Amino acid sequence: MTELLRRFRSRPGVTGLILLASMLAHLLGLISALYVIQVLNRYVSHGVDTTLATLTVGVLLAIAFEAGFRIVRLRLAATLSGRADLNIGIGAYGVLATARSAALERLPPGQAREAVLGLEQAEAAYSATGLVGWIDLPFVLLYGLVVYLISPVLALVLFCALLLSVGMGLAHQAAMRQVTRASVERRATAHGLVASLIGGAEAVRLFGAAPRLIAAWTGNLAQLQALRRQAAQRDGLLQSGAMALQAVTTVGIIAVGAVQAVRGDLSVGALIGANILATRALQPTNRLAGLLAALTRAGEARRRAQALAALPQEAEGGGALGRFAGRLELRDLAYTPPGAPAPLFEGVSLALEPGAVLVLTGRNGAGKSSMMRLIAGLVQPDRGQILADGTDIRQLAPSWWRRQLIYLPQEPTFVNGTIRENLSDANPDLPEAGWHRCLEQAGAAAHVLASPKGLDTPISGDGMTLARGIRRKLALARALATDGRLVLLDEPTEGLDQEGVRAMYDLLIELARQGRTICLSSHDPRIVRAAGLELDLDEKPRPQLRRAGQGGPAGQPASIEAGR
Ligand SMILES: Nc1ncnc2c1ncn2[C@@H]1O[C@H](COP(=O)(O)OP(=O)(O)OP(=O)(O)O)[C@@H](O)[C@H]1O
Repeated sequence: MTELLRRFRSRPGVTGLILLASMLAHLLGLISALYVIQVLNRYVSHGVDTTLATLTVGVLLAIAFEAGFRIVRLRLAATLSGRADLNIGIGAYGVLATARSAALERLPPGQAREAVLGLEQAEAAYSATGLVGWIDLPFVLLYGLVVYLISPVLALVLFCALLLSVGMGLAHQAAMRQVTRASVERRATAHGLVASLIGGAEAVRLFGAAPRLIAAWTGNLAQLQALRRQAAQRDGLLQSGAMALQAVTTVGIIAVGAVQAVRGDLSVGALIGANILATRALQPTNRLAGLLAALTRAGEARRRAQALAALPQEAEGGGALGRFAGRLELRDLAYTPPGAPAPLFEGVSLALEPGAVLVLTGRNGAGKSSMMRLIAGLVQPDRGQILADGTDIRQLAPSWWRRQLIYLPQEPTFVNGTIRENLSDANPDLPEAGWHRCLEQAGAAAHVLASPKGLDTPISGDGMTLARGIRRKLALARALATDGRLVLLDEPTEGLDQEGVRAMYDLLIELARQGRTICLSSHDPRIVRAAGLELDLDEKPRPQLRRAGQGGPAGQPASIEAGR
């Protein structure tokens, strides 16, 4: 309701014109009832043809103008709905794009999708017909007033019918609120189940998850259908009730009016006219239930969209350093993954001067990838600071900070689109020759050249359909496009063939030679030996920075400022 009023208030001029057009349409709507009264009272009793012709032409003109005003107000109302709904839809999608990725991961499957797509319900509630439906409601009083002028007793009958009609609408809304909420919940579950079937297609087939998922789908669908049946039954009940009320009102008006007519207090024409007016007066109130139901659905959709908007967002502003030299410092860093009973690591402190090479080691699950994600600002530490050239990265704009990184995640994914689109997302300013250089350095050029469409080759399934080695090489090319001073490579040689591993060693040597700060996670003994510094995340109570073995492909001198 608040949103409804907000829309009307958002453009007072347009709202005023809609009200004016509605008033004129309803005033003209009275004319057909007055026509019946005049024809029955004057023409039927006196039989003057010119009177009938004049009245008929007059009423036809009134009907034409009424239709015209109704069309005009619908067009005006459409301007109140369109732009606002577009903004809400864009806003919800934008929230998904800027929410912290860790917060998105915690959402139950299907919830985010339902929150964004469910906003269509809001569009339906605030459509042009919905808006004019609300505007029509007060004009019920106009019809009531005219019936009152014809006969106060008939107006009382109409008043009772209107009260019943509004009561039925409110009762329907109260009954439907729970059904609507439960239906949205079921739809979100359905979205999640579809995503599991598509995202984990191979696991479903290989490990026989299909029966479990189908059983879950069947249960969910059965509940959804039961809710739809419940909603349809209630709608049917309401419609039958509205029709019955309309019929009973007619009977009431005619019966009471007939008594008055026999007593000589009311003409037959006035009786029929009052009945027509009563029928028209009930139309807006009979639509009230539909309007309220649409508002309930829209309210539920907006509630979900607002919950989405309440997700923690990546910082919008934030600064940028004039030039990032590549100095990285971790101060007393602690991190606990969502749902984990204890921190992965605590009290990690170290400083890497530009050009240092650090390797993170530790068993599976020790937190190496998590450390990379912390440095990239994708997840937030429980405690401590990450400083880039002495500035806390929380004070830096995330987009700027990520442009300083050459980051290869352990399981890189792509956005569905072409290779070119994915590469240019990382650095839109890089010319085509730059792309080819990055592809060459990452060892992915041969793959792109072998594809008939080259850089325009589409990537689907988030890139997970690409061979793992190819996917990692393409992801490395994308990472290199930033030309960042801090290199974060999560298991750089994993999934690569021998030639790829050699190329990776060469690239590491080259990146180190260029004086970039390098932070790797690796189980590859050659890389561990070659790195200047090592942080073993298995070390308790707190991992300490120490010198790693010298020599090999990526060995570089580095300062040690560990264990603070
Ligand atoms: N987003 C997340 N939600 C819940 N748990 C997470 C999340 N990210 C990481 N974890 C948990 O944190 C722990 C460390 O994971 P991480 O991937 O950082 O380890 P790792 O040292 O890189 O392992 P590996 O050597 O296997 O690559 C794991 O138990 C993992 O399940």
